[in-house]
Amino acid sequence: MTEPAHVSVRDLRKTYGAFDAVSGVSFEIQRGETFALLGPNGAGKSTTIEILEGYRDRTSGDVTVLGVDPQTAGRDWRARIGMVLQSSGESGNVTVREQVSHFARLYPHPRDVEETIAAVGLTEKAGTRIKALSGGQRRRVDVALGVIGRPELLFLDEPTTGFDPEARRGFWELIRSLKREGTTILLTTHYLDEAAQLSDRAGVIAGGSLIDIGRIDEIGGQDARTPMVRWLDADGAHVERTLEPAALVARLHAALGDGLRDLEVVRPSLEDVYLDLVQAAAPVPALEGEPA
Ligand SMILES: Nc1ncnc2c1ncn2[C@@H]1O[C@H](COP(=O)(O)OP(=O)(O)OP(=O)(O)O)[C@@H](O)[C@H]1O
Repeated sequence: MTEPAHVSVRDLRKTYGAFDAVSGVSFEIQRGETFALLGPNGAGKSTTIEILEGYRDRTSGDVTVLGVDPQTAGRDWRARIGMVLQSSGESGNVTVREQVSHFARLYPHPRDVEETIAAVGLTEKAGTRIKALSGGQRRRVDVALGVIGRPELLFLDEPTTGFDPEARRGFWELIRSLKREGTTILLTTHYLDEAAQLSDRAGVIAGGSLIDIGRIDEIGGQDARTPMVRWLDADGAHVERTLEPAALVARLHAALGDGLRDLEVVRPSLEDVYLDLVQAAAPVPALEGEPA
């Protein structure tokens, strides 16, 4: 028998008055998988995550998280889940260590407090009051609080907003170690490199609808991922998409010799593919005065 999905979302809808914030989204996340929910501002990502976390009621559709409907789930269920909400920005008079220790006591099998503080790079600030931390440091406290309970399933809503590049790399390491332990992770992020680094699969949501879903290296389909060869010659600039860029480069060398300039082979990144998808779903109108 196949194991039931850790997260199952079927035809999820959420309306605010006449406005469809989420309009018929379906996806599953298997145990141990890291799934990224990607999409532009206002696409419906946080609404979806908050419904899965049990913080928001849905208008219709079926949702189970760790086999339970979040709308009716109790404390035991909550203890199996970790969350880094989009806008918590922990503040307060207590120190980092006090706050992390306090949260640790709420869970049956918490992680080690000092190790967790170290994993988010806050050892030197462990004795500092949270209100005296910078924005990015407070965000790291959010991450520590999200993982301290050793969750089976971790929701990360734009977890690295405000992180400096070094902290982001540290966070990636932390997530990789959680993955190795078998944690299931649902991540939203506007950093496409982060999604590509950490996720097994992704769903792209725009205007409340899922416009693509698949393995991170398959999102957008093969055409969108076909490498581009760009070069300059006496006739000007050229670009050609090909699945065999090395063969094209060899032909160009043979045909043009020294006349071949500024040759580059570009493999579309997840960000390139994502931007094409989102643009195709809702084209951005040209600014006034711009050519159409
Ligand atoms: N309480 C609410 N009442 C009315 N509309 C809401 C409410 N909460 C969210 N919305 C609308 O629902 C849509 C989806 O919002 P949501 O926060 O889920 O987007 P998001 O994809 O998380 O965006 P971002 O990347 O900016 O965080 C937005 O248009 C938002 O304005």
